[in-house]
Amino acid sequence: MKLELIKCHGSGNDFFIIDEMEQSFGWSDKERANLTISLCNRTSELGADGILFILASEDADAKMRVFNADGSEASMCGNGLRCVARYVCEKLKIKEATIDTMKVTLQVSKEDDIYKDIPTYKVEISPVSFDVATLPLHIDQHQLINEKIEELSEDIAFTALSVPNPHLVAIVENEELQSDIQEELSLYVNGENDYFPDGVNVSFVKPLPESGIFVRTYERGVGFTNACGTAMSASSLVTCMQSINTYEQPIEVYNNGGKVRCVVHKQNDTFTIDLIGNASFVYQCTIEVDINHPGTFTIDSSEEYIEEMMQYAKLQQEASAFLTKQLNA
Ligand SMILES: N[C@@H](CCC[C@H](N)C(=O)O)C(=O)O
Repeated sequence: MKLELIKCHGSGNDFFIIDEMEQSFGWSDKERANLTISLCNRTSELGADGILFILASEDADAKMRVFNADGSEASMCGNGLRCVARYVCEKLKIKEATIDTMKVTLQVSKEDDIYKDIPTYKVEISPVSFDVATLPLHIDQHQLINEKIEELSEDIAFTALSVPNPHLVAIVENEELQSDIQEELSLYVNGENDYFPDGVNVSFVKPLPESGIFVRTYERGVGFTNACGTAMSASSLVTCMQSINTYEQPIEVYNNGGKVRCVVHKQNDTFTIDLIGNASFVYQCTIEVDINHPGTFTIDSSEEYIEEMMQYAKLQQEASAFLTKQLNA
């Protein structure tokens, strides 16, 4: 079959969009998983962190399903949702939309450009829960908030939360960022282990001056990515809880693929986060693939979004220069 793909990214966290809004391909979950594993393979001609399947919805403007590069399905994806927001808003010629995700329907909207000529979208990250059962995390307590689990690390304190996909967040110093501890720990909690039966996204967060933070995430089902939107949102919330940042105020979140902005809202004991950042298109292409044997495919045609990429490169350069200076200060 012929399949049209759009390669897109949010902070360098890259995906393929497959539009099934008008034409349903009738794929099984196994077929979606195998297609994702094949197209996301970085040693193939394509390669990405995941696939965003956009489907029709009866209650919302569209529905997003997210598959990680290893074929597992995720309940949410913040960077991906911004890309879906752009695609749906441009397709329906609207400025705000509602998008169904696995667990909840979320609000998205077009925002002022975060950087000159960079298409920017705001997406709602919610619901937030600290109940360890929602990750799930198997420990003998209901919450883990800035606490140590000796078996994971004797020195680093973690906060576990779902937004609603699962996250383990630690505020660290340069020394820990530069060590192998995040990778070792992430491999452990995403393999056979007693704590996280479904795995977890693991973020190390370094506070920066002027309401800034740097977040590096090892993503469940992918590995280290340039950025993870839900992780940056979860991390922003954790920094507010620890009085490093302030509720209702913009937080500049630097990552290895650029930067986004988060605003954490707190109403009584309920939290929601606005994730604001780029939704960039890289290229569109048509491939020929057999859904029963997606391991091999051919690319029929492709067209790049050159101007958009050049503009994003400027944002990335500035963010990276700032980050290098701050992390070496
Ligand atoms: N990159 C995403 C999160 C994708 C899903 C995650 N790997 C999971 O399995 O929960 C983001 O931007 O939030």
